Amino acid sequence: MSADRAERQEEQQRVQRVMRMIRTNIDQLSLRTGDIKEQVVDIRKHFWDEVTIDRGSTDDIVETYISVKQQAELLSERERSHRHAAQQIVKLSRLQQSPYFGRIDFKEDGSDEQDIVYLGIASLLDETGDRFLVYDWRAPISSLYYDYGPGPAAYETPSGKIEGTLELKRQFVIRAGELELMFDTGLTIGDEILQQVLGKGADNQMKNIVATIQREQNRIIRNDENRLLIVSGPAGSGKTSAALQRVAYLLYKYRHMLSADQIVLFSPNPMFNRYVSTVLPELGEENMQQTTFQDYLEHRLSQTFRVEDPFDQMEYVLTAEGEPGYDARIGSITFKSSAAFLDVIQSYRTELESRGLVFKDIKLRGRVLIPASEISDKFYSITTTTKLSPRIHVVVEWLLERLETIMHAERNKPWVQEEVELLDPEDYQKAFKQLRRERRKRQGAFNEGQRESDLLRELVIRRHTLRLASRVKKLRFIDLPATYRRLFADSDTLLEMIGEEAAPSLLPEICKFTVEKLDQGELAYEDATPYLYLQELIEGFQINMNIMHVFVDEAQDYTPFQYEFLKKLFPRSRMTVLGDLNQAIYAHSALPEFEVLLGLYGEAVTETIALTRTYRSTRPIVEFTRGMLADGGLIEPFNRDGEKPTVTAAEDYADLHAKIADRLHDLQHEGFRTTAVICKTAKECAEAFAALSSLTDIPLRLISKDSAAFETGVVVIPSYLAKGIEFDAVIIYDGSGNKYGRERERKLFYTACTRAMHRLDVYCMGEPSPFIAMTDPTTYTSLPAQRE
Ligand SMILES: Nc1ncnc2c1ncn2[C@@H]1O[C@H](COP(=O)(O)OP(=O)(O)OP(=O)(O)O)[C@@H](O)[C@H]1O
Repeated sequence: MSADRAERQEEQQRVQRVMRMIRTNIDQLSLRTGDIKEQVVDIRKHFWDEVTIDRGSTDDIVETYISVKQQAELLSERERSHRHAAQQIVKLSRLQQSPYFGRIDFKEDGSDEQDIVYLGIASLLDETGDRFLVYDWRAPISSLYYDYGPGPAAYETPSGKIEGTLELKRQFVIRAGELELMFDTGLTIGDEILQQVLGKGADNQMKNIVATIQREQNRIIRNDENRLLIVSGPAGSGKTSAALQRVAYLLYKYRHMLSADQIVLFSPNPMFNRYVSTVLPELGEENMQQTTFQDYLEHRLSQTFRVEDPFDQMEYVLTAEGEPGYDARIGSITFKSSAAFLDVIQSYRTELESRGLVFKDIKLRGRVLIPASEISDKFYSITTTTKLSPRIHVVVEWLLERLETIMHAERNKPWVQEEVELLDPEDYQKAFKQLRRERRKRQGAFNEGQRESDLLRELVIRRHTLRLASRVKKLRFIDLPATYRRLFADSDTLLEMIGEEAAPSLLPEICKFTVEKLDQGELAYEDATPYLYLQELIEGFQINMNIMHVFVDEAQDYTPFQYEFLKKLFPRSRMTVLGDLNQAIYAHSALPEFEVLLGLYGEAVTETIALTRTYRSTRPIVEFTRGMLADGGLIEPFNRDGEKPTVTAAEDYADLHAKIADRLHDLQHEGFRTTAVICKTAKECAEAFAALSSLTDIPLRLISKDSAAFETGVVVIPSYLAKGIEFDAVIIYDGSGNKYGRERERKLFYTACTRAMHRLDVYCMGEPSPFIAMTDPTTYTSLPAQRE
């Protein structure tokens, strides 16, 4: 037998041994959980039988108390054991699919012995409980697997760096207990295995990548020294994957002090949330919290305004060109997302310290009780501090006292009697009971009729006072919409604040648009964060001390405002932001480069990692898509073969739809599980969906901003909602210059095309987009419009 075969046999035997051990463990644990479950049921059923019954004496009471407590403790201990055993079974069942995927042989300097380490998604001990049969991929020693090829190597442990030599690095593919593939490898974790993994069909859920994490991705995953980690990388370079494995790593490394609910991921849209939601459970961890920035804005502002969402803003930007006010709106979006506007808001806050904060009258039944002017005078007369928030709290106290006095004086007014007559029978009942209590206590005569009327009046007054006091405590006497509106009321004043150089050209129109929107009770998306930021500057920041790690995916779509906001909202948290400037598709995407984020926490505590290799798409697709970018040459495709993208012209819409319907059938025949027809906008999606549905019997699903999940099959989806997600095959519904012709549409087009893993077909109603024309013509197959 050759050495190779012998080794393979040895490994196969080891796999079988480990599998046997896993099975035995599962059997034993299942038996135990069965027993424990019976005990739990039994304890619950007979809980009171075991408890001594109190017969009245103090001793009895004490005895009863002790036995209830003992029973309860026993029950909760059994329940804990049951939970633990059940978790172990889940973990072992996961290992049963594939107990490990890698092996390293490491000799520490100065030692004669070699450590043989097998890596899997969870650790497993042998029968004695002394030796690891499998190490968790997140254990310190496991990093050797990701960081080094054979030769000198080192890894960090809590007690320092361990140096030595990596003598072997081996990869396995084990399925259902069988060793399918094994080979020794150099630094890069097996192209062969990556080929296998990436060659497979896309799913409607993201998968974990622990068996094939690349060295540069491992740097992201294990980076835990910095306050801010900025990761940039092209489409498909594994940014989201690295983020999710990083969450799993942090939960493992800091398991005694960090829990999943202390980590939050900001996602681009709700569908993406669902798409990534299975990765952590697959790795045996609970999911972190997932949200979108829009969710947060809604949560904070929806009581005051109808808040526009970024998708509606996007739809407007993409479809309303030429309409009146369009240019002003674009100006508004760009300006309000800029760092210059952040400065404006900061200086406005300073101005508000001496004048300009708008207050509201405090009213009772439409009548002014405390006029806004009086509140303003009080506010600006406070000299103990210049800061807004402490002064507001002084005003709150003052208002509460004033209210008490004013309301007391109100009690004999005729309106009180009117309201008394409208009180519920229960209120009368309450007053009557109170009266009875008072009667019992009092000696001598007292005027019951008068007293009852007083009590009812007091009740009316108390209710109004409480309601007004609650509004005061919620700071409703500050007119925030008017204070924000004031900033835009006079464009000359605003121009002075901004300075000629930084001011947008259509400032008067921007001001007019903003004022109109606010007057209609609407808040444009670009106004939402600045408005909220101003609110917090005035009232004091609402903070969340629980969150320890914030992840921002699609980081290029956030404005300086939003980063500043997140930093303030989560003061104890570290932040990981991941993005690609070439996918900055929103008009509000205002980060010219990620370096502007260096100032957020300071350079000394910030690290930047740039990924260049891309894994999602085949080499031909990457060669085509990177040609659309000025800096595309830096993108390095993973060497996976496939067909060249096609670019097909259509004569008219009937031809376009017929061609796409045919293509969908071909793709289905080839067995692709997920296909997306990507349209530029939701409007275009609706048209495409209607036309294609009538031409094919393949079920199509129309995805909108409210879709929470997408299934396998064919979806029709707007470009901006396809962000972060991938499909086996992508059809660009209309990649003509009419749709993707302007500079700002380049990124949208690039983002749409880079969703494809294996196939990309672009159809064009008219001349192809100039971004196709600028790519090397040998990178795609051009098919002319011709009817059969
Ligand atoms: N090391 C790896 N091993 C196996 N697959 C990988 C690896 N890195 C990335 N991938 C795969 O590449 C694809 C793209 O990864 P991911 O979505 O994380 O990239 P991204 O950088 O977030 O992309 P985008 O910017 O386009 O949203 C996924 O299918 C992912 O599983």
